[in-house]
Amino acid sequence: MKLYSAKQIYKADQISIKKEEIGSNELMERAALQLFNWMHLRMQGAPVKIHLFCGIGNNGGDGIALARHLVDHGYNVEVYVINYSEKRSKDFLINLDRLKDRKVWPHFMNSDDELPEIGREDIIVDGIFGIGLNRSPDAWVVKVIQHLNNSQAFILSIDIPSGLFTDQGPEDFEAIVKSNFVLSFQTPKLVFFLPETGKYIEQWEVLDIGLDPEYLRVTETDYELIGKNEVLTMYKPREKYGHKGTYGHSLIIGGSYGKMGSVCLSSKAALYSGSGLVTSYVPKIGYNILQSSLPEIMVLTDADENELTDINIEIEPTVIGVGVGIGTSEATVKALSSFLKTNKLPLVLDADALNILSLNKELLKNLPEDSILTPHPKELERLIGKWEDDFDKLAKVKKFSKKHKCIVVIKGAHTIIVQNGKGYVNTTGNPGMATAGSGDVLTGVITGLRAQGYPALDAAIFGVYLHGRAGDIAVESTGFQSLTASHLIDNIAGAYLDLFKMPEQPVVEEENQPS
Ligand SMILES: NC(=O)C1=CN([C@@H]2O[C@H](COP(=O)(O)OP(=O)(O)OC[C@H]3O[C@@H](n4cnc5c(N)ncnc54)[C@H](OP(=O)(O)O)[C@@H]3O)[C@@H](O)[C@H]2O)[C@@H](O)CC1
Ligand SMILES: [K+]
Repeated sequence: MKLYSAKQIYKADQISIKKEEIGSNELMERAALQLFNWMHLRMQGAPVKIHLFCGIGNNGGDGIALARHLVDHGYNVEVYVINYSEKRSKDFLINLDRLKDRKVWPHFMNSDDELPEIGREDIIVDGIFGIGLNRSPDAWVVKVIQHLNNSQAFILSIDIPSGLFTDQGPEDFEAIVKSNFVLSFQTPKLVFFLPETGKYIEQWEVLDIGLDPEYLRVTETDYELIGKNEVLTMYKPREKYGHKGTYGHSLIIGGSYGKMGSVCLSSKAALYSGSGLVTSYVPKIGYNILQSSLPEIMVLTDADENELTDINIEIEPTVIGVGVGIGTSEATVKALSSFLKTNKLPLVLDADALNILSLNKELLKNLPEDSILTPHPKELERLIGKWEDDFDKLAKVKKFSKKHKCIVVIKGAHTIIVQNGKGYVNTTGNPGMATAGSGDVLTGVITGLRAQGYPALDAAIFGVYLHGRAGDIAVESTGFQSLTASHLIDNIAGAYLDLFKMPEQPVVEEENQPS
């Protein structure tokens, strides 16, 4: 699913109005009706108090129009206009008049007005600012926002939580509504998925207000949201006459004394994700460990007992996953450096391989094109330097990816895969996956996919999706706290099977069945 910028949404709005020959207030009416239907379906006329806080632009206009529909259906509403500017939008004013026709008189709130009482069982509709926010709100508006956040009432935000910018990081974190639910028009916004701002959104849903499909289809976006539909188009079915050679040979290079588990996890994950063959290259200490725990995997050893000192491979794998558990000793840095200088095979780099690259940036020029780097936040910071906020981080990663012609997997609650100027935002996964070895499994999955012939970008996107989905399936039986990296591997199979599961059909009541 494409994630459109505010500028693109405004453009879609203009094109739709022109093409359909409708007034902008008709689009607002569509938006308001969708909001109303969503609420009405769930509330079924319940007499709960609904407080609608509306700004003076079109986000406020949506709120005012929604209030009219709620009033027409007998809901218990109270409307407040947060009077933060004299510049009221045309469609806001049209809807204000329509509301007044119903004899509903909003409270116009200015800077020194008392804040209304809100019960914790009440519902708040947040229509103060939408995608038109372009500067930090005034102090008194921040106070109103804080009042809503402190009320403990359920907050439903229209389009975007008020106070969040659509395409830049926040300036004032106190000035953002903490939404329980966001009903976002046409597209979710990128900020819903970034670590600094995503926490202001508990749940979201998109309401389709029928913006011009042609414009939406042809418009390229800087970010895409990755769900099942997106990865299904990447999936490579197995061929009837395929053999293990058809599905590639993954080589996992890693490990040091006390860290052999990481290689076991990566190697096993490569195998479970479908790699035809898997070989692990480890210090001698790892030989018995791998051979006895993973009978399907072949093992090659370094000359040294405890750490990698000379990466000398005499096989021809399809892809190499390197870095898990290797440490950063002088001998290993040397071994990795000389390996990178001669290697031409596709690479997936993780953990200390990334730290070694950060300390020896000149090695970056040796990476084959489309190498996949999978840093966690600290490793990323070592690679690209500190960032000011999430948008600055994304800009820096894009620059890095472009410069070094590589793919960067920014691991996090919503992992983002960046290639060149574009980001792919993953939707699977859960907090239970913040556990030891989770990253080693991801390295293995991506390596295994690459081995099977998935193009680098697809391997990274699909791998991150499968890894997260395996976690989502696992957590149903483990709970967050007890989820381990091994559970992730055990559920890679489930994640694959889930790709082809049909959504459950609604149960047909017996009396509705034809006799
Ligand atoms: N195509 C769609 O998807 C549709 C979208 N619709 C809805 O429209 C919403 C966008 O509406 P909008 O453009 O009127 O902007 P909105 O967010 O209401 O802000 C109002 C104005 O406030 C101002 N302002 C900004 N920051 C400020 C600040 N800190 N303190 C004080 N003032 C500030 C700024 O004006 P300025 O003062 O800069 O001239 C801004 O224009 C969108 O989120 C959705 O709900 C639907 O109706 C149907 C179709
Ligand atoms: K809002």
